[in-house]
Amino acid sequence: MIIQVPASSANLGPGFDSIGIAVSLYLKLEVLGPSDNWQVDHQLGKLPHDETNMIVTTALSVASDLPPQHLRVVSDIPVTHGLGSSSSAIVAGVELANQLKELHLSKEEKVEIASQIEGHPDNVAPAILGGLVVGTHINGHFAALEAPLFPYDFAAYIPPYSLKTADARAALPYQLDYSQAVHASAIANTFVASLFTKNYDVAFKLMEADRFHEPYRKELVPELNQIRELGKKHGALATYLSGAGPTVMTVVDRDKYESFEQAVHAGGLDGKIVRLHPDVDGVKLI
Ligand SMILES: Nc1ncnc2c1ncn2[C@@H]1O[C@H](COP(=O)(O)OP(=O)(O)O)[C@@H](O)[C@H]1O
Ligand SMILES: N[C@@H](CCOP(=O)(O)O)C(=O)O
Repeated sequence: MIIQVPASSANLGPGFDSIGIAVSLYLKLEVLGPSDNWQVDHQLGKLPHDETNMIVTTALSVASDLPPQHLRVVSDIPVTHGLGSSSSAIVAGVELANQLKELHLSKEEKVEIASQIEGHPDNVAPAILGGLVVGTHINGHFAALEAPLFPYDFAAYIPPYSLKTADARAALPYQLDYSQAVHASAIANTFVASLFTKNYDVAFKLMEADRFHEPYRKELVPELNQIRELGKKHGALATYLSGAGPTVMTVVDRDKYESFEQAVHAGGLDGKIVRLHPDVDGVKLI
């Protein structure tokens, strides 16, 4: 059995902790069979190979009596780069328990469980449902709604350095001034309305108008402004910080992708740039 989970790009500008899209990088979790102890084979650097691996801890939090398994993980989602690697591990763990214990969890139940673990649904919900998702928690439970998918590609600029989500969250303020909060919320509300009504001229302006997190994180990722400026000169639609960064996402018309990528390369940035498209399936067995 192989479980496949897509990467996810959260926030899309003003949708802090509530909007995310599944994109075409994948974690594949193969179940090789029962084992004396939990064993996780992977080539993902320092991540644990035993029962402390996040995939296993998640699966055991869903079904504590799950017998140990020998697992193999292959993933092209870069870890601590703002493309939802931790959410891909959590979603893989939920699905592992679901399959091995035959829990028959609905998609909504998976979103609830994974969001409770992650704390916000903006990565786990699209990783489960596929596509573009808007969600939050209310009275301790999570709701996630699927928005229409826009017909564009992404140029993901992936810097050579990593940035832990916890560190990028530590850069955020504890409080926002009331009038600033009202304006930030109005931007986010109108952004969501523009996505659901497919008013992309408005959506792409608002995607670059976040007031909740990018202003506080831009010093951590100087490439955000550089690439945003390049995008304006080379016909890109909008640029935002993917999740907590440091990946910078640019939405591009499919026929303008090549020229935008060339412009980023010519800009002398030392990260890599990867063409991504939305994933519509979410977690699935392959
Ligand atoms: N494939 C994986 N298997 C197990 N744990 C993972 C995997 N990918 C990521 N993680 C966990 O998620 C952490 C990174 O999470 P985070 O800082 O939120 O970065 P990201 O933006 O990539 O989600 C890692 O340190 C590790 O604990
Ligand atoms: N809303 C979160 C999203 C974190 O996403 P990740 O891909 O960086 O883990 C945040 O912005 O902190």
